[in-house]
Amino acid sequence: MLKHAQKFQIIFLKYKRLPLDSRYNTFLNNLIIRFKSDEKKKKDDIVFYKYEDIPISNIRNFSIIAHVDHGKSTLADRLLEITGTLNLEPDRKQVLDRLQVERERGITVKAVTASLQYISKKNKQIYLLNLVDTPGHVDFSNEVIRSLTACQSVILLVDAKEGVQAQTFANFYLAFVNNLIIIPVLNKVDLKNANTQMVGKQLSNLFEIEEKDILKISAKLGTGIIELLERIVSIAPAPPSERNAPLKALLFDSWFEKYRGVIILLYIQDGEIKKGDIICSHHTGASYTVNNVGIVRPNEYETDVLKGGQIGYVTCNMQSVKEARIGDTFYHKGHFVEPFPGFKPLRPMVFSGIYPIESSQYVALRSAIDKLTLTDSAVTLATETSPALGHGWRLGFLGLLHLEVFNQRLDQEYGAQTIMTAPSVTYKVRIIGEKNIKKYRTDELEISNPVHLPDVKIIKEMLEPTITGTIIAPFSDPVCFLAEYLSKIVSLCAERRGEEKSVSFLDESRVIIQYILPLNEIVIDFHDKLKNISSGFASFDYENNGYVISDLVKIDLLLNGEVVEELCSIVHRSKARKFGHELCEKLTEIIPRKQFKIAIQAAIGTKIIARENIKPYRKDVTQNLYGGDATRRYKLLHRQAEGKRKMRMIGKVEIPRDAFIKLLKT
Ligand SMILES: Nc1nc2c(ncn2[C@@H]2O[C@H](COP(=O)(O)OP(=O)(O)OP(=O)(O)O)[C@@H](O)[C@H]2O)c(=O)[nH]1
Repeated sequence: MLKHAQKFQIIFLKYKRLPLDSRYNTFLNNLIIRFKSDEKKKKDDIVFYKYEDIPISNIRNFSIIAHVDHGKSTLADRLLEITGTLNLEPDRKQVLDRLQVERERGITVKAVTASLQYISKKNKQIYLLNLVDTPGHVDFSNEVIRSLTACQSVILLVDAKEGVQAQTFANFYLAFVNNLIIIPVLNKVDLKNANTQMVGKQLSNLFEIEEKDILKISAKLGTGIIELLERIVSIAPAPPSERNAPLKALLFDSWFEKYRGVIILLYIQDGEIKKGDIICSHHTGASYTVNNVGIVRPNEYETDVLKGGQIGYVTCNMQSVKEARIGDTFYHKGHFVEPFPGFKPLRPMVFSGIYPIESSQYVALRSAIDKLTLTDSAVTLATETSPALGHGWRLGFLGLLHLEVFNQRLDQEYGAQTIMTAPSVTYKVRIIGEKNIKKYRTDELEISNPVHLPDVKIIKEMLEPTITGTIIAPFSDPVCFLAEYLSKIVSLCAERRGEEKSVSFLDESRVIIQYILPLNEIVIDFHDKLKNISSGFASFDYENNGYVISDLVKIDLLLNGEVVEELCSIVHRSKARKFGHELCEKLTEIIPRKQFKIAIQAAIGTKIIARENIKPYRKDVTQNLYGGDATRRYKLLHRQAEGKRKMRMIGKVEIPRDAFIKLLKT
């Protein structure tokens, strides 16, 4: 008995860092592990109850949604820690943010799920809480959408100091239209300047949430977490599942592991799935044999079966993550079920060419890109060749951050150094003429590389993607704000061809501005400029607003009359001249001088809209003449001019590789 008592004391001391109530819960859980469970134990990963024994009525599938940095990952870690799911190593922060870039940048790119067991303090029943950690950045809102489909409730997490931000807004409406139960929570209440009253008011004004329903927690210190768990258990609904019905499962995430292949994450709506089952994809019709099933906590834990209401992983003979379509419905072979509605395939929004810095690195870069695209199914890939940069690829991304993260992962995880061309978006081009429509097999082309734009003569009209941008800007001095700050934001949006939708006050220190903007105007530096204007305080979020007809033109860049394909762009006609001049000017600084004159021209079709010259080197051919006849002098100069003219005709201007890199970086 004494031995046991000592053991408990040690366990209890281990959780000393946690507040008393959570220490109690973790302690209680550990007691159950030791005396009730007949499950096998893993080294640092302990199971209390058999997952499949927990009834549907005691399952809660929920997600945490919030603006970037409001503390989702910290809260998720705390939930894991307090429920005793995973004993965190002291120096390992944020278990759920797995990628190195995520840890460095403090953002979540890939959502990770974890199943927790919690014994309610009120009714002493065991609950299975399936937590889906979601990313906060706009680029990854697809991950939010897909994870919400598997949930019945969400924790709307808001920083008690920063208050409601653009992403909070977007996320709230996502949860709202999906009919999910919303549990409002203010985080970071431990901060000195946390203003729980004001932020509480914001929530009630904006989302009609009653202030008394708002929980106040500190994810960092672990305070209020037990109350939050109790709230989830008491108000979040159990999944509407039928375990006796045929299998109906939703695929909402997938990843690739070197030795195990593709691992898919399923929400089992009805029925059950186990090793040896043959399952079929609704989307492709392909069938697969299940090798393993299990729970993610967040490390994988193999179980015998996944039952209705649960979320878990499945490995099968799937070859590539491209086969694992997010939103696909799976069923048992021969037992067809109606698929889950309303899922759209991921669509890349931003494209960029990627090339190796040295052409000798091509093979290594190809293998790195292949491996990375295996783990990131949202990236689209096509090969591309450029006369200046050699062989490379054109990649499609969900947004600019996605592009940056991909590039950073190439560098960090595979040591691959790359050149990236300026990002562009996908335009739609409507063409005329039956012959042309037959040739292209469609009357509406999708163009993501300006080089592929068809002849202007056959273009009926062009369309560009637009977004609805929401900016939330805080201010302390209303007079200064209205005079300077607001006008700067408005003129930034106007300069980017924005169309004002609304400007209104959220409260006495915050304004919400909504604009419809063309996507290509925000892909390059809109976010940075906005942060500059607002000293980093304004937040920005966007959602797609569809394609609109636009007066777009293709600008060709010519060097001594020859088009440089890498530098062609599609821009709005109103900006074409300025764009052309700036590009030509930039090139004069970058292209080295030659023996002959170099003409840099920007053109729309055959019309030149901007021109710069690079002067040639001058050699004094008359230096050896001492006086004498003037005609000799003229003859020499004439011969030199003739030689240069010929050189210009036959001499090709090449943009050196490093000059290209310089240009792309400016
Ligand atoms: N003081 C205090 N800081 C907190 C609290 N919760 C989180 N933080 C800090 O806030 C920062 C952001 O926390 P994260 O958990 O990474 O935020 P996130 O919402 O997951 O961010 P994304 O992954 O980018 O969406 C980190 O520096 C945390 O340490 C809290 O309760 N109190």
